[in-house]
Amino acid sequence: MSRVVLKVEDLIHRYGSQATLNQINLELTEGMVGCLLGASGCGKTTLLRCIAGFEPVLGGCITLNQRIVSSDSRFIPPEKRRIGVVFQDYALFPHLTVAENIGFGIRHMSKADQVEKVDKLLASVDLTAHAHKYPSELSGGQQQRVALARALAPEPDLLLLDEPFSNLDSNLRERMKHELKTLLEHFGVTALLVTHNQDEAFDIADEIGVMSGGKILQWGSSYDLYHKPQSREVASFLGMSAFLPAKVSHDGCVLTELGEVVCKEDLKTLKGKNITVLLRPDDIIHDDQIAPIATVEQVSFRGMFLVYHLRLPSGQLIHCFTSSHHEKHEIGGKIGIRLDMKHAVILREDEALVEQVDESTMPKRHG
Ligand SMILES: Nc1ncnc2c1ncn2[C@@H]1O[C@H](COP(=O)(O)OP(=O)(O)OP(=O)(O)O)[C@@H](O)[C@H]1O
Repeated sequence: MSRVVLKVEDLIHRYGSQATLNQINLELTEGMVGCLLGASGCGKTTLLRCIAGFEPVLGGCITLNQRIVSSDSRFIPPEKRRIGVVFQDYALFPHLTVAENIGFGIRHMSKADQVEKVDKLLASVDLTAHAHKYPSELSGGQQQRVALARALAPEPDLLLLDEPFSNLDSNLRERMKHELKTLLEHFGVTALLVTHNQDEAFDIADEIGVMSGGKILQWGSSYDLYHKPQSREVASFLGMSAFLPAKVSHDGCVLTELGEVVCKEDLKTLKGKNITVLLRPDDIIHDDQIAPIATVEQVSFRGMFLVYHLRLPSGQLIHCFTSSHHEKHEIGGKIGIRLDMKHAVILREDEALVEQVDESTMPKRHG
């Protein structure tokens, strides 16, 4: 079993009377890249700062490599936690060269060891040719790589990265996402990063914690968060979603305003109950052979595909992907759609996730 590097248990933090973090629990195993994902103000940076030791906590426990660094009776200062931090603005020392910035945290080592280590790191982040430049002479992406190399130089047990791409333009951001992932893998470092951008989290992290209002709503892989969200809040935060009211019929089928679809055995326990079907745009298939039922409210061109924003007769808004080569339907017109329940998610009346519908189920009848 993988070794646990970071364990956060029941962590509580307040700014004055405001509860910033409420009973936070998370765990990172060796080499894992975790991500805190959430809207602005949900507490991501505060949690990172508590782990780093920059923020006093009100309750709970933080353990790093089996050593308690923060609890009711213990507080290990940041410089003794063996944590590297890459700050949002990189916080490079402007008066030091690239090489001096990278070597800053290893000044206790012998001169020869320092030089060897800095040279290795410069090569790893592809900055050897820029070793004697100052931060102001570098691009945003290069500055980020200096900050990363500087944080990694003392070989920390854990690396924290706060919004690592927020200072980069969108083209560079795309490239740096992949570069950062490769570098984190190369160093095999356990890392926790913070972002409000879903694509960044999906691209880089092994596991993600979706945060809201100072809580982690759900922790899991990107696949599970997207396809098995445990609440509406998580589902809505991660990409386009529609919540279609439905009912389980007496023979265990799902009745929706788009028709009746066959589902797994297990749903029979919910006979006669109201449920909600969570539909992603790829669960709704546009089909010109079906009687037009959904009114086109908006069409978004996304290169390879179109997104139709559709209004059902009940007033429900849903979203549907179609190839951008398909004939474009006009706003205000009606189009035919059917449900593909292979991956749709069902929520019970109390909002709990029921299960994923079995892949073998097929639509039985369309409305
Ligand atoms: N120094 C502070 N004093 C008082 N309140 C603060 C302080 N820093 C943050 N807060 C508040 O604590 C809450 C959490 O802030 P935090 O910076 O952790 O959120 P975040 O999720 O990282 O947001 P962002 O993505 O905008 O950086 C917010 O309501 C914020 O206004």
